[in-house]
Amino acid sequence: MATWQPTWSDPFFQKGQFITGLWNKKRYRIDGMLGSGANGEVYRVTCDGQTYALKVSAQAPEISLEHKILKQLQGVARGADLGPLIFDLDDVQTPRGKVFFYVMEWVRGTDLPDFLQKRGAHWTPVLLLQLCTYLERLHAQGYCFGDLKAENCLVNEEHGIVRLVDFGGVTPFGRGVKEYTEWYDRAWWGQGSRLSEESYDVFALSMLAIQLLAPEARKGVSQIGPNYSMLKKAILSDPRFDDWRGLLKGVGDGRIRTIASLREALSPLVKKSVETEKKLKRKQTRRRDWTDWLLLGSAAVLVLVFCQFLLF
Ligand SMILES: Nc1ncnc2c1ncn2[C@@H]1O[C@H](COP(=O)(O)OP(=O)(O)OP(=O)(O)O)[C@@H](O)[C@H]1O
Repeated sequence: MATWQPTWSDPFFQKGQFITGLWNKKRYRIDGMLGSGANGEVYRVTCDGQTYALKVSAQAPEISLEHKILKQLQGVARGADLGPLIFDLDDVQTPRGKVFFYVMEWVRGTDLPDFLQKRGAHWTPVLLLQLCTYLERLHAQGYCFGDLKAENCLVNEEHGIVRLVDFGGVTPFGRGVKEYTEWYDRAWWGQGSRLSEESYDVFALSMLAIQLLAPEARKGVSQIGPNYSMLKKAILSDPRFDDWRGLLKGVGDGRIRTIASLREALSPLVKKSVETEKKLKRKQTRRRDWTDWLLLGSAAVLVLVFCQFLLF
C-alpha cells in the first residue's frame, strides 16, 4: 500500500491540527489558511480561546526579521496599528523538517478589490489616504514599506478601515528594497531605482490606484511587458481616471515624490468621494422611506380587510 509522502507543494499544516512551539511550548489549533506567498504560509489559529494569525516558513531569517520589524514597530507606534501586533516566535517540527513561525494579531478584513466592488470605486482615494497615513508613520521610523500591493492591504468592511499586513518588504532607508512585486516596482517600469526611500512607496501607491481603478490594465501588461509611456497614454484616454490624471502625471514626472505631496493631490478626490457617499446614503434612505411607505400601506390594507371581515 502506498503511504502518503509530503511534497513541497503540500501546505505546512492541515486544518484541525494542533502544533506546539519547541521553545515557548504554546499550543495552537490550525483553523484554516489565510494566505500564502513566496515567503511562507499564513494560518488562522486558536490558542487559549484567542484567535491569531500565524506565519510559517522554512526560512528562519525571513521569519525572525519580519518578527523583529513588527516588534520594533509595535514598540514605537503604540496604538497606531502600524502593523499587526506580535505575540510569539518559535519553531516546530513538521514532516518537512523544522519550520519557523511567528504569531500575530489576526487582521479581519476583505481585500481591496472586493471591498470596492461592494462599496463603489469612489472609496479608492479614501483607502489610499489611509495608506498614506500608515506609510508616513513608517517613514518617520526610517523604513520604506517596499512591497506595497493590493494583497497586502485588508479592509474592515463595516468601517472601511485599511490595515497593512506582510511587513516582509520593509527595508531601512538607503538600502535596496528587499521584496517587491513587479507591477508596483518603479525600477521594473524604468521609472527610478530600487533604492529604499519615500518616493519608492509613493510610486507603488500610484500603481495601486491604477490597479484598483483599471484592474485589466495589469493583465495587458503581463502580455507585453512594462511600457510606462503606453500606460500613461491609456490613462489619458480612460474616463475612469478623469480625476486622477494630475496625481498620476505628478508621480510619473517626479513632481510628487513625498507622501505629503501625494496626500495634497489626493485631498480633492477624497472630498469628491465624501460627496458621492453622502448622495448614495441619501438615495438609500429615500429608497428606505419609500419601502417604509409601501410596508405601512400594506399594513393599512390588511387592517382594513380585517375590519371588513369583522363587520360583515
Ligand atoms: N495578520 C494577518 N491577518 C489576516 N490575514 C493575514 C495576516 N497576515 C497575512 N495575511 C493573509 O495572508 C496572505 C499572505 O501573507 P503574506 O503576504 O505575509 O505572505 P508572503 O509569503 O510574504 O506573501 P508574498 O509572497 O505575497 O509577499 C496575505 O495576503 C493576507 O491575505
